[in-house]
Amino acid sequence: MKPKVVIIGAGGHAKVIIDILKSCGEYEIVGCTSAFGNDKDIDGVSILGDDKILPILFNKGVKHAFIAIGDNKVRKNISENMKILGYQLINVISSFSYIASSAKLGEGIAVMPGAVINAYSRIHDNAIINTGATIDHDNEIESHAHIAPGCNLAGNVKVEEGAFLGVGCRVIPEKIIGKWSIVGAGSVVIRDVENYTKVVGVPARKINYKN
Ligand SMILES: CC(=O)SCCNC(=O)CCNC(=O)[C@H](O)C(C)(C)COP(=O)(O)OP(=O)(O)OC[C@H]1O[C@@H](n2cnc3c(N)ncnc32)[C@H](O)[C@@H]1OP(=O)(O)O
Repeated sequence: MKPKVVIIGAGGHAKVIIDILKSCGEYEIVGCTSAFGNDKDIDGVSILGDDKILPILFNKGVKHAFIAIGDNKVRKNISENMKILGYQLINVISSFSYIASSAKLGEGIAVMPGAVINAYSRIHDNAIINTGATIDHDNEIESHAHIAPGCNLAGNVKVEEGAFLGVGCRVIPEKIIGKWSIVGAGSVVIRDVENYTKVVGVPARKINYKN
């Protein structure tokens, strides 16, 4: 019998996660939760209600979960609650990604189709390596970070907790992207990014930060 998994979230990110889980076939998906009362199934997967249902599901034998929510702070908060409830957060890894044998992964991580994680990189809990993103050798991607589709990180880059790298951005070697910072879509990072800052452009420069 396959282990049962519940998906937290029912938006676009959840659609991709469900697609990957269905194609790998390792888990039985019992349904999704949604805070927004959506009632439409996702590709045949039912919306079960909001997160109040999670303790009930756990008592019924659903011990695994995946948090399919793109917002880094929300994902972090939910992951803390899930641990209190006793859930084990699974990794969802597309069979069309490449992960080096020397790379290390935490838990609750999404690795989407076309993503590459090269030698000796470390991906911490709850991070998202989105579609076609490349994480080169010796990177460290800390917990709750999101590397959006098509980003390219050169060697020895460190992305600190909760940072968000927008679609198609690039980072030159050995730079540090500070915690809970935001790098705008298409930006090229050539200097370290400070914690809690927002940078955009080529080369990336600091703008306002309202979050
Ligand atoms: C599968 C998925 O969909 S995963 C999700 C992927 N999502 C993304 O990649 C979204 C990335 N988001 C962005 O790039 C956004 O533009 C943000 C977060 C940087 C916007 O931040 P905000 O603070 O709202 O910036 P705002 O829109 O007010 O723009 C401020 C200035 O920065 C500029 N700017 C905003 N984004 C960018 C960017 N990516 N590159 C260059 N300049 C930019 C604006 O033109 C504006 O300049 P101006 O003051 O000269 O007019």
